[in-house]
Amino acid sequence: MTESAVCARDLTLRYRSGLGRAPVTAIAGLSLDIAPGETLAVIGDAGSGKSTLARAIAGYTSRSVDRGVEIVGGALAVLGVDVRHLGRRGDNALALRVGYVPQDAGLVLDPHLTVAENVALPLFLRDPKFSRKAAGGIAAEAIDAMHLTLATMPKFPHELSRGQRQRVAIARALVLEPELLVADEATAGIDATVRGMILDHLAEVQRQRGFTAFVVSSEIGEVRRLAQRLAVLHRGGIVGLGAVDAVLDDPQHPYVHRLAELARTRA
Ligand SMILES: Nc1ncnc2c1ncn2[C@@H]1O[C@H](COP(=O)(O)OP(=O)(O)OP(=O)(O)O)[C@@H](O)[C@H]1O
Repeated sequence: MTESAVCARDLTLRYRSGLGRAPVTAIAGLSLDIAPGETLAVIGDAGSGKSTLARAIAGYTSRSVDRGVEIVGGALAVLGVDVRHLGRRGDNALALRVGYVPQDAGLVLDPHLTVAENVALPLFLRDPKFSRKAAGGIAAEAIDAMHLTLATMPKFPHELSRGQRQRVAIARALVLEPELLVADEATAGIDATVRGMILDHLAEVQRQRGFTAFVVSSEIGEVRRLAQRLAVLHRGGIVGLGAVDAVLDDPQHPYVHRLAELARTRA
């Protein structure tokens, strides 16, 4: 049997308590698998734990870049790496194999680097001796593929609109040809006229390279365009999982039922 690209078993994720704050359990006892090359979409209401799960799958747990989320129960393996026991070196090894586009691109873009430098940075993290000229060419191509003009390259992230920053983050996430793409509402804030083109590009690159993808989305149309399977999250647990239409055609939970109705009215 082929090993899953992502394997969560009875996974519980919690934000640590801070001063005067109680710990928050964001994901409780969740199990799922994503097969190599498969795209799984995740949909769910606000606060259901989508971003937390995305963050953990991208390796951003409290032992790595600290967003405060901790694995407190169960197991999570990503590309065969046990995320619970990631050490500093392991973090880097996984980071080079996983492209992560968070809901807020500011989390991955360095404000002190230009757009071109941000997009090229992973190339130098993997190989500090990487040719500057080749990196410039690769960054220019990646930026062009996101339908951004080359005049964007010398700008800094704060000089761009939110949607433009998201597109830079997508370009950056794809530049190392990742084995897994974790995209958390990656197209949020992107102009509707460009959004479709970005989705087409993502679907095309996925077809060509065959990477695995975990895509958080609030748009059922986007889900259908990108994913084979759908997981519906509600209050930190899965309330629907399977082929997109199978989940929506046979809702097993009131939240999935509401989602299916919404999808019908928008169809
Ligand atoms: N940094 C944090 N510290 C403490 N609690 C947090 C933190 N981030 C999220 N949470 C809590 O964890 C739960 C899940 O949040 P999460 O952001 O994963 O939900 P989501 O489904 O992505 O929501 P949205 O659709 O609004 O982005 C919520 O109860 C939220 O308040």
